[in-house]
Amino acid sequence: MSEKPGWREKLFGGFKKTSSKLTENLTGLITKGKLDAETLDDIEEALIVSDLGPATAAQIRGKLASERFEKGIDEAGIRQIVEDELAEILAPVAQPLEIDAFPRPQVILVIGVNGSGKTTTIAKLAHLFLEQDYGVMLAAGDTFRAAAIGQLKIWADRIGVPIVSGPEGGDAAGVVFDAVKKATAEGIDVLIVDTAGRLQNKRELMDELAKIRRVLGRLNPAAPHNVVLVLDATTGQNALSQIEIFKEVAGVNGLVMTKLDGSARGGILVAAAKQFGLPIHAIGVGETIEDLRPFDARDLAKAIAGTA
Ligand SMILES: Nc1nc2c(ncn2[C@@H]2O[C@H](COP(=O)(O)OP(=O)(O)OP(=O)(O)O)[C@@H](O)[C@H]2O)c(=O)[nH]1
Repeated sequence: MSEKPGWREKLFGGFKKTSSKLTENLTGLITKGKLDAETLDDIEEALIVSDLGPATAAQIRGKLASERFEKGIDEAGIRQIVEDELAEILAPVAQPLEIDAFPRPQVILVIGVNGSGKTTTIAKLAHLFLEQDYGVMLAAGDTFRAAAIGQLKIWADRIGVPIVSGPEGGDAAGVVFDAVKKATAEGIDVLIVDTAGRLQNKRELMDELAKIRRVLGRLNPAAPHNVVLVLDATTGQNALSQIEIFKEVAGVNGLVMTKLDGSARGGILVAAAKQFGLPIHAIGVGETIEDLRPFDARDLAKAIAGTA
């Protein structure tokens, strides 16, 4: 992913609400001149209500206690420790979505509930791969809603990539089968497959995904090479339960978190990293095709801790 001018400003601007929420929650806690147990309790609570999750909050509390207990500390000192701990938690999961050159096509299944930003993220990923000179094709595997097929076609047109689709209510696995065959024949490098995100009917969804996997496996035993779950950061804690469910039903092995621009809930990214340890490939910070950004652990830690 290339570094574009203004990108850092965009990231830090996007996380402003998250970091000011943390500021709001921390402000006024350091009143005693030194760090005692009560203040540590208050800080831990402030971190939890900032969506960082209880495990991260406990880790940061532990660090503060071991380094600063009964010693003087100010808010800047706390923030620095928060930044360092967040960077440590986020570093192992910051893994860009990289694909192998062979065998062609590499298949990426994209999963996520309606409205999570799945379609936009598929377009953004396609754009990213195009920029790296890969041949890209899309498959409209969410056959459940005509709108989903239509939306993906519009994006495919806009960015100039081929798309394979079928009729509304058609067989998703059939669309995927056709797409893989076409992509193979045309020497396409990356096939990005949209899928239905119907969590309301878990059984049906599981069956459909299992069928897609069977079809893919028949054509290419290593496919799908990636199963990426798209999560809307603004849903907060709900994003965590979605990871749990989709890990089980879809074998998700990587995440993209969208709508981090202007959301006060960026902390959820840390909670997800800590709880699941799944690679976080990229983050969405806006509605345009350029607004998918690499996940840089230190930058994000700074953006959340408000230390930039
Ligand atoms: N601000 C912001 N908006 C985003 C981002 N990603 C997607 N969106 C917007 O979120 C809305 C839903 O995005 P879609 O990509 O259509 O989401 P979807 O999950 O495919 O949803 P359905 O089409 O309902 O299945 C759209 O208005 C997008 O422009 C992001 O990173 N930031």
